Amino acid sequence: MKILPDAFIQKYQELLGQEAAAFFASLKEEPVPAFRTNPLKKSQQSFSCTIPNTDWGHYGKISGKSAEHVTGLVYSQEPAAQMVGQAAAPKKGMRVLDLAAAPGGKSTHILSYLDNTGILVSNEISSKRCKSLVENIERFGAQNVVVTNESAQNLAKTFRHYFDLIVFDAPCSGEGMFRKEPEAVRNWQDSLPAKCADLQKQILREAIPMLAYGGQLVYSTCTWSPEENEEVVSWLLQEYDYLDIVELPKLNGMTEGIGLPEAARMYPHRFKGEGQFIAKIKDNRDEKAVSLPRGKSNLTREEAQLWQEFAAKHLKRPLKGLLQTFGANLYLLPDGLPDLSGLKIARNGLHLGTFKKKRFEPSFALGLALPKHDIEQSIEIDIEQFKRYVSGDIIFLTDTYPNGWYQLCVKGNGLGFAKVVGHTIKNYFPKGLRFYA
Ligand SMILES: C[S@@+](CC[C@H](N)C(=O)[O-])C[C@H]1O[C@@H](n2cnc3c(N)ncnc32)[C@H](O)[C@@H]1O
Repeated sequence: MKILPDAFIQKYQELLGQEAAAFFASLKEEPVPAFRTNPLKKSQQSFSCTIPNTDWGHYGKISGKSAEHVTGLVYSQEPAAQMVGQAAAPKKGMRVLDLAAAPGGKSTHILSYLDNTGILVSNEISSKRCKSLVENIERFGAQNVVVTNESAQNLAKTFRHYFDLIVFDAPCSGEGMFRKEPEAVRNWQDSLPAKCADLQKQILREAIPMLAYGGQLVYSTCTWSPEENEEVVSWLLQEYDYLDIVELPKLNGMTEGIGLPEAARMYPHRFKGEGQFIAKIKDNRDEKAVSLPRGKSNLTREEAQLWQEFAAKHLKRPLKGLLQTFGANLYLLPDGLPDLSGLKIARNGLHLGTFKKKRFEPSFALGLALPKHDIEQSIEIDIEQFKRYVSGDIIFLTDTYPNGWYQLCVKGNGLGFAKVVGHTIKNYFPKGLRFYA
C-alpha cells in the first residue's frame, strides 16, 4: 500500500484513539479476497472457507477464467461489501433499485435474494461502467432485471414512490479501498470527504421521491469518514421526518456507527475484510399503492410468431413478462414495470435474441439465464472443450446430434446457446468476451 497521507493519520488517530495503532497496522496487510456463490444457478458446487453469518459468502479467490466465473456460479466480492446486500436482504417479490450499481456487486447479491421474483432496476450513471455492469448481470443469469444508465434525478421522473427498497452504495472517498486500490490513497485529500458528502446528499435528495410509502433505504459507503457516513444519515433523518433508522445486527466484528449505534462500521483490524459503512432506513408512513403508466409490448405479428416458434421448439416452460424489441433485438421485461421510454436503458430486461431475416437467433444471455432443465436440447462440454470454446474455437463432436440450437453447459450450468452443424458446435461465445484460459 502507498504511504498514508499525514492528515489521514491524524484524523483516524483522534477518531480511534487506542485502537488507531491496530487500525493502521491492518492497512499494511493484504486485502481479503472473497466471493459469493449464485443460488440462481441450478448446478451448485461446495466451496470451503464459508464466511460466517452469510448465505453465500466464501473467503478465497476464484479465477475470472474459470468455468465457475464464466457461467456465473460465483461473483468475486470482498467480505465487507457482502454485508451491504445482506443488510438489504430484499424479500421475494419486492421492487428494488440499486442506484449506483456498477460493477454489480450489490445488484447480483440482491438478485440472489429475489430469486427471479419482483424487479431490480440496476442503475449506473457512468456509461463506461455500465458495460461491465451489464456483463456481470448477464452472467448472473437473472430474468427480472433492467439496467439503466441514468442520474437519480431522471430516474425519479419515471419511478415516483415505486421502490420497496433502494440501495445507494454511494460514490465516496474510498478510504476502505486503500489496501486494494493504491489510487484511492493517491486521490485522498483532507477536503475530499466533505465534497463527497455534498454529492451524496444531493443524490439522496433526488432519490428519496422514488421510495415507496413504507419502503426501505440502505445507504452504504466504502469509507470511514464520519462526514460521508453518520453525518449524511443524520442529515437525512433530520430532513425527512418520516424516515427512521433501523438497527443492523453487528456480525463478524462489525462495530456501531459513531454516535449512531443502529448503523454498522467495518474496520479491517476488527472485521476480516475491507472498509465499509452501512445504515438502514425506513419510511414510517403507511404503505400506499401508487399506479404508474405501464410499458407496452411492441412486437410485430411476424416477430411474435418467430419468437413463439422458437420458444415452442426449445423451451420447456413459457417465460413470463413483457416482450419488447429494441431494433432487431428481443427482450423480456419483468411484469409490473412502468413505461421506461424516457430513460437511457443499457439492458432492457433479459435479452432473448435477435430477429434475422425470417428467423430468430437466441442470445448468449438467454443460454446463461435458463437452467438446463428448462431447455429441450443441451450439450455438456468438458473443461478442455470449455477452454477451446471461450477462445473462439469450434468444438468437434464424437456423438451425433441433429443440427440446430443447443444450450451449451459446463459443470451443469449454461454457457449460452450454440448451433450444431454436422459434427461440430459452431462458436457463439461473444467476441468481446473471448480469452485464452
Ligand atoms: C461504490 S461504487 C458502486 C459499487 C457497486 N454498488 C458494486 O457493489 O459493485 C459507486 C458508483 O457511484 C457512481 N456515481 C458517481 N457519481 C454518481 C452520481 N452523481 N449519481 C449516481 N451514481 C454516481 C459511480 O460511477 C460508481 O459506479
